[in-house]
Amino acid sequence: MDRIRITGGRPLHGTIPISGAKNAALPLMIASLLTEDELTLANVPRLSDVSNLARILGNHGVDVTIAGKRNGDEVLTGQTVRLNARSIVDTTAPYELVSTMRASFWVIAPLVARMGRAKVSLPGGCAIGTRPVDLLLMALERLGATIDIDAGYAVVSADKGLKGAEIDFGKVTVGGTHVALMAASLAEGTTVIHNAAREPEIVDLADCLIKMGARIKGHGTSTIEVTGVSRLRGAHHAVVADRIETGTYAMCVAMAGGDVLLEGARPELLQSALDVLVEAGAEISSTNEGIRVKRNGHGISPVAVTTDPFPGFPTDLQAQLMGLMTRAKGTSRITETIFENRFMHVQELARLGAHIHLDGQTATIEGVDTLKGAPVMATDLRASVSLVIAALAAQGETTVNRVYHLDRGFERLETKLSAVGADIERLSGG
Ligand SMILES: CC(=O)N[C@H]1[C@@H](OP(=O)(O)OP(=O)(O)OC[C@H]2O[C@@H](n3ccc(=O)[nH]c3=O)[C@H](O)[C@@H]2O)O[C@H](CO)[C@@H](O)[C@@H]1O
Ligand SMILES: C=C(OP(=O)(O)O)C(=O)O
Repeated sequence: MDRIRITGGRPLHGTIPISGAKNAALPLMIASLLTEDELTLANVPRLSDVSNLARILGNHGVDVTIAGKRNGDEVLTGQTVRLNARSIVDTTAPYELVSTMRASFWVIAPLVARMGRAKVSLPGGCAIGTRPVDLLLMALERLGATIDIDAGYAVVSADKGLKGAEIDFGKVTVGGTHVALMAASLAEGTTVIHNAAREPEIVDLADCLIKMGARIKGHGTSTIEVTGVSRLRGAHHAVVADRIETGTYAMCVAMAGGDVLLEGARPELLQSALDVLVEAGAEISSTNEGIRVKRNGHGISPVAVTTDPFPGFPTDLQAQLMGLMTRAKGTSRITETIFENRFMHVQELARLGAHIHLDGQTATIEGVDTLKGAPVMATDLRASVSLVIAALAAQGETTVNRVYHLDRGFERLETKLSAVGADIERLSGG
């Protein structure tokens, strides 16, 4: 199992290229199941989640070709993925495959919309919470599918096809909105999705579906209207910039100090997080090439933040902000409202000397002057990178174990950070 070694104390200077968003690339790849034609996706990040999903789609009969742009031996920029679901050979997504990644459950929507049936293993709970799929199944039921839970599988059928309907999500759900959008695109008649998620990755999926011939209005707002069509065609689409990767590297600079251009980043996708970073003492400016982040001289100021669906502060940046606040000059408060168990990083940050007190869904962080490097363990994707952020400012050496969590969502993290001056390397095996 690979590990990452970091020796803290170096400021960061230079340029970090921002990759395509994992959380957009995954539903976009799944959307290939909706058409017999080829879907070409550019700017797809090189991540283990992407290769796992390619394997899952391959099992359904999708022909997937991945081609990267090379820069020396390192693939630093996104890859182009061609997906062709000419014929779907299997409408079952087995437990062994679905359990490797949660988003793979979303294949249920295009499978039932195009083939009239799907049998998809229920995803397991994971480190950050129970993560039920009741709202995703409710959306399919509203569109006329019948659902049976049998031996751990959701068995869905719609022999006469899906029919447009009103879908009202009692709670904002990103996965539920992706599922509703894909299914409604091939349903007969009009669907209105109420309380839809407004995340940029939803907008990216809707934009791609529109290129494929879908009729969608209102994406990016909380009411989306979809008028179904009988067939979708192939398209070419570039994956939107990763706002979570952007926010993560902005926090790395805020922690280590320095001056870095986040190339290709789009500020409007993470305004709430950028506002918090300015409050914390970072200087942020938008340029034609991306976002420039600086912190020179003065210390980190404490903040009080609550996670919320977009456009609020993203839960996927909560752990990273906590990593940064471990060194603030004062007391910060971070409240997590999306997932009930997304604080696994607290005990690992404590190994580096952080002072964090948990009370229900709120963490109180007393900033300390000094963090000290230590061996720590990655527990989930964003928790892992919060340890990297803390390690950048810790005295001495930190080794982050179980790096496979990081590899799910950060493309070449150690290459990108060492290119701007961090003392960081991947240790293979061990
Ligand atoms: C691959 C991907 O894009 N993952 C993102 C997606 O996850 P995901 O789509 O799984 O997250 P949701 O937006 O669906 O979850 C939001 C909340 O709704 C609850 N819920 C959800 C579905 C359901 O049927 N019933 C239910 O109760 C969840 O437990 C959670 O408390 O959005 C999350 C919230 O922004 C992000 O943290 C994840 O990174
Ligand atoms: C929680 C995340 O991903 P997933 O929904 O795939 O677990 C994430 O990207 O932070």
